[in-house]
Amino acid sequence: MPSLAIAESFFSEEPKDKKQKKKEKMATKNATLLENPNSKSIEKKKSKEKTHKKINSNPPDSEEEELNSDDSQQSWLEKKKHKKKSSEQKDKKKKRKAVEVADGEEEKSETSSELVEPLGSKPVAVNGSSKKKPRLVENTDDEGGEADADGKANPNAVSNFRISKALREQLKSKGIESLFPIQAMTFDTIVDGSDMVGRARTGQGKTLAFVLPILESLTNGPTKASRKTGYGRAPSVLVLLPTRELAKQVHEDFEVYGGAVGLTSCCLYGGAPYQSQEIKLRRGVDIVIGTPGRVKDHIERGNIDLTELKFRVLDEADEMLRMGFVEDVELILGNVKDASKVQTLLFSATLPDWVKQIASRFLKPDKKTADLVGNEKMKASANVRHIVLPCSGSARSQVIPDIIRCYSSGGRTIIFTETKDSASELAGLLPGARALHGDIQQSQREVTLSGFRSGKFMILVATNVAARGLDINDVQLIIQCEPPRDVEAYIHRSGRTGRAGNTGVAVMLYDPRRSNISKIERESGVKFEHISAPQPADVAKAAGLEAAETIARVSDSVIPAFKSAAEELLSTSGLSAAELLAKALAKAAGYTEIKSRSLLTSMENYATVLLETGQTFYSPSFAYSVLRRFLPEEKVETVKGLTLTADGNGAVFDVPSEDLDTFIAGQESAANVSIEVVKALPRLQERDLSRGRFGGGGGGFSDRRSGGGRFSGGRGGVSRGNGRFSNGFNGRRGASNGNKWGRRS
Ligand SMILES: Nc1ncnc2c1ncn2[C@@H]1O[C@H](COP(=O)(O)OP(=O)(O)OP(=O)(O)O)[C@@H](O)[C@H]1O
Repeated sequence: MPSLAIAESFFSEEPKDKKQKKKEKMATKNATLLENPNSKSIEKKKSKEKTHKKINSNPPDSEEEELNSDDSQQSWLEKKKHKKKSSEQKDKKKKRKAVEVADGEEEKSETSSELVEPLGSKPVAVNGSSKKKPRLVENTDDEGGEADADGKANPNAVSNFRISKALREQLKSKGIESLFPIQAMTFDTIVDGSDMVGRARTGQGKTLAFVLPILESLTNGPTKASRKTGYGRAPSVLVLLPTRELAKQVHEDFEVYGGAVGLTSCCLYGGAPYQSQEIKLRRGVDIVIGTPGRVKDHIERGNIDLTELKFRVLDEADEMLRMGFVEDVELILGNVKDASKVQTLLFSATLPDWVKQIASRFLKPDKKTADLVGNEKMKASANVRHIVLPCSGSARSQVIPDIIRCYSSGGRTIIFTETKDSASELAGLLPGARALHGDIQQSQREVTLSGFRSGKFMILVATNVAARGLDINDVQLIIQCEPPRDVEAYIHRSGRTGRAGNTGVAVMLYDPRRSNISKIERESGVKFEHISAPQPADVAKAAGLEAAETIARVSDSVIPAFKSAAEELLSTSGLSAAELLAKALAKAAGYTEIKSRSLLTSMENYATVLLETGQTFYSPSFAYSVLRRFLPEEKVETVKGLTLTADGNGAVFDVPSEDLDTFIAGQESAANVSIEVVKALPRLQERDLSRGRFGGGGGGFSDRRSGGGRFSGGRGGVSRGNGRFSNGFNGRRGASNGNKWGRRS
């Protein structure tokens, strides 16, 4: 598939003054742009990197048109002449059956979507000798192209784009001086009038990728002349998003940046009163942002006139369509009288095939596609450490606080549950946590989200309502209580951390007997790091260090009052001074005893054991029958989480610590039976849910394909390697500090 660069496009035909020529020279030199997802700080690094732009298109006989220098040199007016009335418009009455869901709710469809075949092949880097040159800013008030500390031109500097002074200043006030790759790649194309499909990984700035060119087009570009102004004006822009929270967030961006160039916006979402929304619409606004359900309601009430529309945007399009909004979206888009005069933009981090097909009904045949994910294996955020941890449902509430303690680096944590009930229940069990889901009243949802954003509380337990698009500062840790049903959900949930070039950690809990994580691993391109739950002793060590710091800060003035009691204790306890002090630290950290935690189900006061007989175990029932040979039934019933090992030579399971001796002693009365406590989990068979049986291959061992070392790998310092689980944690709070995964600076 062809894949062409666009950075070098759009060479202005206008005469150039000296300053402009200089800028062109600089930008041409570095006119290529390539996303570098591994960069610790894209913003800082990209000015130093030689990067490349690409734009992918489908084969020439597809609906998508290649973006090449010839067509890019056409002015937007010329292009308009060639626009045909989209044949898809004829089909607009063919409604797809949609699942009925409440506006903004996190319902799931039965559709099992596959990740889309990437829209283009590898990016084509355009070298400096290209004949094509970058289009440069036509600002009269700037000081020339931005340079980084080395004095090298930064092709993505905001001043290199047709961004007006007011908008540049607003960006600068937000700390944005250069565009992210997806923004740089799509800016000119959108300003020049093309329909656009944009895909980049989570947290890579897709929102501004449509906000900025839309605002520029409306205030200084092609749509300025025909845009309606004045009281009661019909909107020029309609942005549709799947959830209320996301709609509000994007609305805020339009308020901030649109406000800077004199454009007004309003946000329409369910659960909020109609009246205030109606008043704004009647007064006239330039930009309407909303969820499909409520926007449709306003259309049906005659409150929105879409005849003057210049842009329509489908953000997180796949989720919106998955949620069953197809009919609503079609009805809304079908209200545009002449679709050929409206630019349609579609953005998401994930674009399953079926969405592409639906999208082709909404976008023009000559739409452009900018795909920063493309054929790359890794579809999820590469700035995130992706971890999986075996844990039974009943152990979750015990394990999660320790995961937070070990991996949140003191930042915010979002925990995803599959159901609204479990979100509420878990939030009730975790101190300082709040729940967010669709059964919570809209006003409370807003209070909760703003409390989380402002740091009033640091743990949010949410359903998928928070999975998409939410951009919250300093979210360091994502915990998924079980594997989501589809890979897109994994990608978006884990993408709530590691945003805008920062790093983060995503921990997914799974039950080895029930979950299939291989499918998510395969389809997301993530290489999961396998760890076992932080052991209470590890967590206690971290707490002990904190307690020591606290004690060191206690004023010496307390010593006289406590010294005699301390001396008395030292002389009578039979413990050394260090041992006694350890006890005092434990108490200060809130510990009076330390319980063990099993490796398999993460339950307290359980131990994980391995049963072997020298024979192959073809099913869990064989393991149970072996146990019954030498144990009474009531002991066999205490077994938890029995799972076969990946090599089929044994079974692992948890037994209550108090029964451990019975199990170990029992084996002696049974021939050829071995039971031993394991210190690290062996590789386990995974259940292949799609086939309703164990194992993914002929022999039933889905782990066969994974190479050795798949289960190795804690980066935190205690990796046990050799194909077994580590606990990935080095015993310090914020264990990741100081390395790639440390708390962001
Ligand atoms: N050019 C830029 N320079 C610095 N920060 C930026 C830039 N563009 C966007 N950001 C910031 O990056 C963060 C992520 O942006 P945004 O929410 O648009 O990502 P996204 O790609 O839409 O992610 P998702 O797929 O999760 O919705 C935001 O905080 C935004 O303010």
